[in-house]
Parts: sequence; C-alpha cells; structure tokens
Amino acid sequence: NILHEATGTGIGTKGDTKTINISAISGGYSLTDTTHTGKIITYDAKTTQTRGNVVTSTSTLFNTTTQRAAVDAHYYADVVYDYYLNTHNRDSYNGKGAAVESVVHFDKNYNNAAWTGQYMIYGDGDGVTFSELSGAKDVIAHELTHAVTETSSNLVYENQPGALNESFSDVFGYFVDPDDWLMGEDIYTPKIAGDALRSLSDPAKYDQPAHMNNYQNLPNTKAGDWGGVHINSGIPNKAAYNTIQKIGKVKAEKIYYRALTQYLTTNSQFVDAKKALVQSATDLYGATEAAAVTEAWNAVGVT
Ligand SMILES: O=C(O)[C@H](CCc1ccccc1)CC1(C(=O)N[C@@H](Cc2c[nH]c3ccccc23)C(=O)O)CCCC1
Ligand SMILES: [Ca+2]
Ligand SMILES: [Zn+2]
Repeated sequence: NILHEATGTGIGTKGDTKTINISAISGGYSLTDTTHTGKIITYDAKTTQTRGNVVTSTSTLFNTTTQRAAVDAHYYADVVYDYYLNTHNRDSYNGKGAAVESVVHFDKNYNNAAWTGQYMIYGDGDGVTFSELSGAKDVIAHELTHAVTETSSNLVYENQPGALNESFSDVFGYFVDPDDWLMGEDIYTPKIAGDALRSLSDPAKYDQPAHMNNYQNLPNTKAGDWGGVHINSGIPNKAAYNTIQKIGKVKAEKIYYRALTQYLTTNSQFVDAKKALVQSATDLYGATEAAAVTEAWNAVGVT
C-alpha cells in the first residue's frame, strides 16, 4: 500500500491539529490508514444509522467542521491499534490484522457510542449530555476493547460477566489514557468542567457500587442495563484501581491482558476474574504481585 500511503493534517473535535495516516485515491485522499496489517477506515453516516461512506478530502487537509469527529475517531483508532500491537503484541482487535472501522455522525444527536460487532459507531451527542463521542481517547479504547474481548474471552454481555466485559473496557481505557482515573471526561457534559461518565478510583462518585455489598441486582433486560453491566462494573473497576495503585500500570496491564485473553471465558463471574488475575500475576511476576491482586479484590468484597 506504499503507493497510496500519505500523511494528512486534521482538525479534531476540540479544534486541535492532528497528523493522520491517509490514502491517496483518485481525486484526492481518504481516511484509510494502511500503515498496519489491518486497515483503519473511518466513515461518515451523515446522521443515518448506516455505515455511510469513507470520509474523503480533495487535499491532505481534513479540516472542515463536519470532518472533526472523523479526524478524532481515525486518529484515536490508530493510537489504540498501536497500543495493543506495541504493548501486547496483538495485531488489531482480533490478533490477526482485522480492519478497524469507525462510523461518526451516527444517527441524530445520539448520546452514545458502541462496538456493533462489525465496527465502532459514535454519536454526536446532544451538546448537553455529550459532545461528539469520538473526541475522547478513552472512549475509543473502551469500544475497541469490546472487540478484543469479543475475539478472546467473549464475556457474555449480562450480569457479572457483562460487568467484567464493561470493566475490562474501562480499565484498558485507563491504560491507553492514564492521565486520570476518569472515563469519558473529554466528551461528557461539555458545559460542565471536571465531571465524567465514570470514575475508576471512586465509582460511587457517579453512582456505581465500589463493593459487593452494593451490587445491584437489576433485570437482564435493556432497561435493566442487562443486569446493570455499566453499574456493577464499578466493583471490578475499583479492584483494578487498587491493583494499579499497588503494583503499577506496567505490570497491571500485562496481568489484565493475559487474564482477558488466556483465562476468562464467556460466563466468568467476579470471583473467576479474581482467580484469573491472580494466576496471571503469578505466571508473569510472582507472589508479591499475586498477593496484591488478591488484596485488591478482597477490598471490594470479592473473597
Ligand atoms: O460501549 C459501551 O459500553 C456503551 C454502549 C452501550 C450500548 C450497547 C448496545 C447498544 C447500544 C449501546 C457506550 C459507552 C457507555 O458506557 N455507555 C453507557 C452510559 C451512557 C452513555 N450514553 C447514555 C445514554 C443513556 C443512558 C446511559 C448512557 C450506557 O450505554 O449505559 C462506553 C463509553 C462511553 C459510552
Ligand atoms: Ca480518562
Ligand atoms: Zn462498554
């Protein structure tokens, strides 16, 4: 793909300038990054609920207002691709160089983002609860980690396995964006500074339980957030915070990656995650790190 590879300049959702990997096409350039085994391709749904079309420009500049969400989705997808490749030697989300596709301007005023099983989708938000959701590196890492989980442990998206699925996405969101313990701070409530969607250090700050005593038994329905997967994730998120505080990010991310891809399975419960992480700590490091993981989970009531 050397023939088509080019370097572009984009403006992101915060008005910042970013260098992006693009491709030369007839008549201009497209948001197609061919610098990895897996192409990174970014589409514009133009407020429909389809994948839309690949974003193009007649020059190497992607600097129009409507292109901002795409520039961020494209740039952060490359950052997360590099994270998994360079830190965990995983080539794309499936380890086999799958193409990474993102769709921006998905639906109208859509206050959410998701991994659909085929590609990532990012809403524009309503400008009150959310701004364009591709504007946050930790959100892209969260979504792409759902694809990593789906192609490895495939934790089912309900009840405790679902809360683990959610937690691993938040925790790798932290590993990629370790400047704070917050999830989604860059795109949540654009008119209010300092808040976030979730906190790993203090889940209760955003109404999540941080201990098994406060586990919320919700119905396994859409309205019940599939048994509270975005709520009860506060408990494993707090355990991850405890672990990282004790043994540091470098060891923790290796332990979390090994547990997610080697030990966890579709129906793993919180206690199985604790065991998988303790085993991974023992495999990779030793008794000190394993004890730290044990204490981290005991402290949230998973004994
Ligand atoms: O990936 C995920 O877990 C979330 C996508 C969940 C989803 C699943 C299936 C179909 C549609 C949406 C998206 C994110 C999320 O945590 N969403 C939460 C919180 C949330 C965002 N927008 C909302 C609007 C209403 C209620 C809750 C929310 C949720 O969907 O619960 C992750 C990081 C930022 C947004
Ligand atoms: Ca963050
Ligand atoms: Zn999620």
